[in-house]
Amino acid sequence: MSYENILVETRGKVGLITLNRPQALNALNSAVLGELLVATKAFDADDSIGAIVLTGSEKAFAAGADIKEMQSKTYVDAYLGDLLSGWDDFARTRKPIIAAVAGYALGGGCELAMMCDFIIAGDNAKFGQPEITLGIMPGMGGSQRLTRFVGKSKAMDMCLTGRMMDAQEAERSGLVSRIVPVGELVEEALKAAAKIASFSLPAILMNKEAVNRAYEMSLTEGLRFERRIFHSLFALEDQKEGMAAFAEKRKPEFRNK
Ligand SMILES: CC(C)=CC(=O)SCCNC(=O)CCNC(=O)[C@H](O)C(C)(C)COP(=O)(O)OP(=O)(O)OC[C@H]1O[C@@H](n2cnc3c(N)ncnc32)[C@H](O)[C@@H]1OP(=O)(O)O
Repeated sequence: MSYENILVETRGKVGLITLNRPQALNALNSAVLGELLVATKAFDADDSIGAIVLTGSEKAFAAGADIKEMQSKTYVDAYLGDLLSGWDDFARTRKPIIAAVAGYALGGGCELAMMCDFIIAGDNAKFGQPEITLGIMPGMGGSQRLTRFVGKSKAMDMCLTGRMMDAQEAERSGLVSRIVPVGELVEEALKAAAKIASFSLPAILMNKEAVNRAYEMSLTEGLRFERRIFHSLFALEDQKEGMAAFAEKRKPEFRNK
């Protein structure tokens, strides 16, 4: 597969995807979505990959869904084509994805970052849901995910006024896990992804699944789900290896079994 709107590389056990539509500040059109789905599915299917980093440019992670592509659509086009629903497939990627966000992450760009498992922000990052300024509203999950990340008051503020949050406010609010100097962003995200990828792949995926269930289930159901998949980890050779390595004071050698 040759890509026109993204760059796809591997760094050891980490897949690196860079949004690459600089002329439109990485605006997310259907071609970008199609390529992202091919790349993430390929990394999901590749046993040698344990985690993925998604990034953009220093100026823009992504300035939103492509306004020029959406501009002339009618209600019938949007409804029958189920506009933007393809992004749900991206959010179903099984391996952990870290969003390394520098510059603008607006509208669909902010929503794409929130579909990832966590966000590391460059110190120049700016997050926003400015759809209101275009006479629309978030459509890739912003009203739901942003509210879960930062709470109702800030989510309302951002969706209703369209104002941007800088990296410091985003970290204080729980939207991003950490801030790093923008020049070190991709290396820091790759380091975090390499750390994740050094662990047992089944344990990585089960951790991801369990944390995501916290958004969808009651506490009682979530605790039961966690306990059951926790029990299942004792069927793995990697659990035996991880605990034996601790007891023997050596590094574990996980075999993803
Ligand atoms: C998911 C859903 C439901 C909706 C959305 O996401 S709607 C989009 C939400 N995003 C926005 O409203 C942001 C739009 N962009 C801007 O406000 C500005 O571009 C900026 C503040 C991010 C940066 O301003 P700057 O002056 O530095 O750069 P521009 O000259 O404005 O942009 C450069 C180049 O990129 C094109 N561009 C930027 N954003 C988009 C976009 N979302 N869709 C399509 N194209 C975009 C911009 O038109 C310009 O290209 P041209 O010079 O060829 O016009």
